[in-house]
Amino acid sequence: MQKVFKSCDKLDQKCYESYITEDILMEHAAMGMEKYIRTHFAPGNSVLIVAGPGNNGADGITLARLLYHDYEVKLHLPYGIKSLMPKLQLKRANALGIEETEELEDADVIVDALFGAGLNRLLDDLSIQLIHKMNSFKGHKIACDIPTGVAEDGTLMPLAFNADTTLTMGAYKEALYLDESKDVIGKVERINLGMSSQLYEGESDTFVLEPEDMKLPTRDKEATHKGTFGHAAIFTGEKEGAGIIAGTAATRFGAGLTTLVIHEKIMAPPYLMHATTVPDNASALAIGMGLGGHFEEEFLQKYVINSHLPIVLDADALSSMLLLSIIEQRDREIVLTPHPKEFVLLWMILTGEVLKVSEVQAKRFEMVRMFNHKYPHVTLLLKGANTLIMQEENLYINPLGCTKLSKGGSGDVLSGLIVSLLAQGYPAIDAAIHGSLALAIAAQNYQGASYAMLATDLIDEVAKLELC
Ligand SMILES: NC(=O)C1=CN([C@@H]2O[C@H](COP(=O)(O)OP(=O)(O)OC[C@H]3O[C@@H](n4cnc5c(N)ncnc54)[C@H](O)[C@@H]3O)[C@@H](O)[C@H]2O)[C@H](O)CC1
Repeated sequence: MQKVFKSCDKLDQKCYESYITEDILMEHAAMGMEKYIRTHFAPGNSVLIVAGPGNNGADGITLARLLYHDYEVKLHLPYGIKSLMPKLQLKRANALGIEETEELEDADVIVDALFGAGLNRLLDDLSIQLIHKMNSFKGHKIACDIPTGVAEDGTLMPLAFNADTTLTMGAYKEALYLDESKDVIGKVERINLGMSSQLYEGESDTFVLEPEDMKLPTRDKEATHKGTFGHAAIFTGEKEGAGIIAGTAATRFGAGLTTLVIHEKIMAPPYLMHATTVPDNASALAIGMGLGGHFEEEFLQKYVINSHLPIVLDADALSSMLLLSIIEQRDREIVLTPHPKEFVLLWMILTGEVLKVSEVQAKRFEMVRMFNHKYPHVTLLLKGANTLIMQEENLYINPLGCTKLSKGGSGDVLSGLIVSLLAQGYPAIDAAIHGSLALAIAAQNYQGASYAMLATDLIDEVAKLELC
């Protein structure tokens, strides 16, 4: 996993105090982009660099100098240049013979160095025209630091540069991981600014997860039996399919036993047990998926609220005042897995504040942190294109989800994976992180069409993860 920061200003300042000047940082920023281009594009290819008036533009001008002669470099400066660093970089570039180009033509590589971290107001007409044009080009699109149109505070403007790759300077930034930015960021790579990234970064309590972080349930001992791997009890309600999907996922992910707790007769697959109450040896619970109003309050009070077993609350449980009372229990492993609409409901129950889904989406990090401030002991997993997971003071971003997961049943699989890990004795935060990673990576591995994946396909992919 990698550290993530709200802004790099303080990190840059710390460098200056160590005599690592803006000029040094900028040279490395440009060298990082140069290396990326030289690795992916042979000399002779054309590179269009659109450079703005500030330091983001200066990065672009520096890149022009580094590529000039070997590549067909076209440098466009639509706003002229305003501050010290771009002036200095332009002098250096001009001295080598680089001239500005007035026309904006397609190229093999298009570099957006218009505005980076300094974007502080809506794009004007000139920028809008430029970005429309750059987006229409066929060349490979690189955003320098952060695509123009994505502000450092995470605001996505109505139009943004549509990057294939974002080469972000020094450290990963939160703005790159808002759901709304996911379609314009492309692949993200970090560029080191003249020192180890660990020295540049310092401390952070926010992290972006990588595929290598995924830990699968371990079965490294031979002298075991089904009881060694826990017993997941999944409350199954009006839509029994949701419980069956979650139960199948829980079993596939290693739970020694899985029981569907249900008050009606159902046709469950043979590997799932069913019962009308929670089995005595259950080691974790999951409730909410397809639940409806299936159980009496008294029953829920006895078997869910008073049980104190580790628990996943999903879907309908997140709009139940009774079930949400669980989050006050500080001695319990609790995972909440809302999607944004469910978050709106749970937030209303917990605080009385009525939010729109669009508001939650626009400030996902802030909302998760606000929830965490009230309930630090609860693991909150806010689903989305980039899933956010937080417990105590640490926030983890899982950016590995993909559109194949946008289908009914995916959330039930996730609840099943998490309750399975809880049942096997993993702490809530680990169960949420590794369940979420397993879900996302399994979806990526699915080989069918992007629109075709069923919950059962996803579970089949989970079953193969260890072999990948
Ligand atoms: N600071 C460092 O040591 C390093 C910075 N790097 C790069 O620098 C940019 C951030 O540079 P900064 O000068 O602060 O901001 P910008 O270049 O993004 O833009 C500032 C410039 O733009 C004007 N402006 C802002 N919004 C708009 C708008 N909507 N329309 C028109 N004009 C706008 C603003 O007034 C200023 O004039 C960072 O992203 C890195 O790329 C180096 O990489 C490393 C060292």
